[in-house]
Amino acid sequence: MANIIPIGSIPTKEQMQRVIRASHKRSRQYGVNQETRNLEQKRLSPAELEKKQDENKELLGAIAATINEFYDLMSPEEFLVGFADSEGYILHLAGGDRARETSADRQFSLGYRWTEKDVGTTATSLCLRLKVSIQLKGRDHYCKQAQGLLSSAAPIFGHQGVLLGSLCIFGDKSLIHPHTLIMITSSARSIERHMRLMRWNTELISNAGFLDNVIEAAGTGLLIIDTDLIVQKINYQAKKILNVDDLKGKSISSLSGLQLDLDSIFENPSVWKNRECHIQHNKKDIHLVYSAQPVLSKNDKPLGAVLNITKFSNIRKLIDKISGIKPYFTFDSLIGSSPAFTKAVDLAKRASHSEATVLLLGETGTGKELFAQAIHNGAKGADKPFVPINCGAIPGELLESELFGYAEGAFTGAKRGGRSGKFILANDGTMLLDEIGDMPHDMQVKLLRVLQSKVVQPVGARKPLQTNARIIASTHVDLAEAMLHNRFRRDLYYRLNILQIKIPPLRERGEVDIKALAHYFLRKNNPEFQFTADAIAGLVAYHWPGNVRELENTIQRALHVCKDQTITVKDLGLSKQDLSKKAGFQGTLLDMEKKVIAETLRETKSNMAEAARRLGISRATLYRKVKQFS
Ligand SMILES: Nc1ncnc2c1ncn2[C@@H]1O[C@H](COP(=O)(O)OP(=O)(O)OP(=O)(O)O)[C@@H](O)[C@H]1O
Repeated sequence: MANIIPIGSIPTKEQMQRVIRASHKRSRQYGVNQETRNLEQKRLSPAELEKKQDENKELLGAIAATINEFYDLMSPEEFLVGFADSEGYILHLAGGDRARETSADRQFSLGYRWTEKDVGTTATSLCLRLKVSIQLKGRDHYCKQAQGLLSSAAPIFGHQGVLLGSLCIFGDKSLIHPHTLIMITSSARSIERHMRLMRWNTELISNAGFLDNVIEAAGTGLLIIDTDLIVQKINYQAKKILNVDDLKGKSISSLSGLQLDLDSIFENPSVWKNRECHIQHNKKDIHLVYSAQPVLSKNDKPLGAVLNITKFSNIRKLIDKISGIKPYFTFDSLIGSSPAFTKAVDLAKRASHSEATVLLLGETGTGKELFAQAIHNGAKGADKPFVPINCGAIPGELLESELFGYAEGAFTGAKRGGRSGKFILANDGTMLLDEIGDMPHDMQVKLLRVLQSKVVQPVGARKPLQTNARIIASTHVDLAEAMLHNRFRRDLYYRLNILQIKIPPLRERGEVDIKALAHYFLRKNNPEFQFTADAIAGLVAYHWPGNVRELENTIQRALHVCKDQTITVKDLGLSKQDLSKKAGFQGTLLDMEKKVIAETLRETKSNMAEAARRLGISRATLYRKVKQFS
């Protein structure tokens, strides 16, 4: 029957009569004594009461504030206002002393439970049961103690309509106004509104905090600007990149060099992705890559834009990481101890301590790029970019834009926003001009200008850019001869030839280096395998026109064809012609093997274990060979 009264409403007179009758009936069934009420009435211990009050702190605060407003309207002496939670426990009580005395008698005190089972029909117990506003007068109350009262109670609902409890007011029936029910119901609604606002406020604060945290955690520089280009938010990364304390409240146009067109950002956002720019700030040039993304309201009204900025050098590092150009060779990883090789390494070490231009000369595959990497890694800008470019492999017409970059619209097919050239990518680091001997003549002139002025002119750009990349040039070409035939400019040669390092070909580095490199490549490719003595002899005897690269390839190939994890001279597949070219060597391969074993034993003072290790063969094989040759 009670279900027909809508939750939260004030029942009509007829409805009230029905619900009161039903409640009296239930009170009798529960065994509530009309004279004494239920002597077993539940009550919270002081600790339990404190805990519940603490859990409902915000609600009780809102109730207390609302009750204070009552005091201005009514005589506080005469009535008592209380709040019972959804389980019926009284958690808050306020009112005059006289009313308090009366209530103490009636056990309307903090911690007591006021459900029908405890106290029979009361405004509080009925309100909690039916979730509607209730007003009872005199004999509407089930127990005699309450029959001199007028009591009113209204339910309070929380988030998603959950019942939080009941706000009730009572006093002597002759003193309390019958319209109190309306007042207490509207107070309950105002408490609900207050709670709702507090909830929204908390959500708002936590959302704002969350948004701030997201912006800070973005891992890149972020700026949020409004439609007037005023910076509304800027994260720590962005401040660091732009070298500013704060920009909030300032116009983004205060960053000279960053040109934003909001209309264009809204119309064509894809054009505003990954653009490059140079910002001049505090007399510094900050090279950036940025993207601008429009921010629109739900109904597509422009609100502003989010700018994502990254230091250009970080992009560079990422490219290195992805493209694998990370220079990993150091002086320690250069294998070889022959005098010719050691001399080149010593010179290179000296070069790494200076900023002078280096010219690396050597046949193909001798390790010129390795030397360049080792020089870079030994220099103070080792953490800066290492940018190699093969001047012989890029067509002449592309080489200029590769080296110097180009501006937007410089030519058909030019990327939007232009592109940085290698000289700018290598800023603060090292630029390796590989195969410089094969560089087209007109480019040699342009390169010479850059080396002299330290300034590059991107194709189609109005402004030149400074570059301070350290230059290492390398070539297998005989530059003296190239100059003689006017294939290489003499002035450029002198500019490059500040520190010249000649890397010796493998055949001039002697058997110590060949053996060391051979074992190094074997270990690197498959440490389980070994060479036979004749294989070592073959490697030492070979002419090596392709130098170290050829040696490495030969060993890799042999690993695929050999059997029983042992590489023989046959597996190496060395050409007979190049074998016989080896200077100073005459006789058969067997003779050569004999010679290598004898030399190794001499070097190791007949230490068989050491000699076997150096030769890359087992001790048993070495003993067998020594026996065979003696
Ligand atoms: N001293 C060394 N220690 C270890 N590996 C080496 C050494 N020298 C050369 N190599 C190996 O030889 C190969 C050729 O080296 P690199 O590319 O530096 O030669 P290059 O002289 O620049 O050749 P090119 O003139 O053809 O460009 C590389 O694969 C490298 O691993």
